Amino acid sequence: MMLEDELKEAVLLVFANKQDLPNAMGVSELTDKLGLHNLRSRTWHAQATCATQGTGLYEGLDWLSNELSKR
Ligand SMILES: Nc1nc2c(ncn2[C@@H]2O[C@H](COP(=O)(O)OP(=O)(O)OP(=O)(O)O)[C@@H](O)[C@H]2O)c(=O)[nH]1
Repeated sequence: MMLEDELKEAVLLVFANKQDLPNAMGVSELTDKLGLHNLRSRTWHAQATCATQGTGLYEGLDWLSNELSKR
């Protein structure tokens, strides 16, 4: 979907959530499974988070805010 021409200006933020749980998929595995490295002409970021503790949420949103402010 991100390769659609209509989304060429879009930025993608992926939260790899539930990192406090032992079986949670890590960022690198999630990145591989989603094929994010294949999105060469797109801007994306995968962020480890734990929503229940708030960990990583601001880091991800800061990245998004910075990217959007460049446009
Ligand atoms: N341990 C843990 N639980 C979480 C985390 N984030 C959400 N949850 C819990 O996961 C459950 C489902 O949360 P929802 O907000 O309903 O998310 P959902 O996308 O509808 O469902 P899931 O796909 O199961 O996450 C709730 O009990 C949340 O408290 C997290 O980072 N760690």
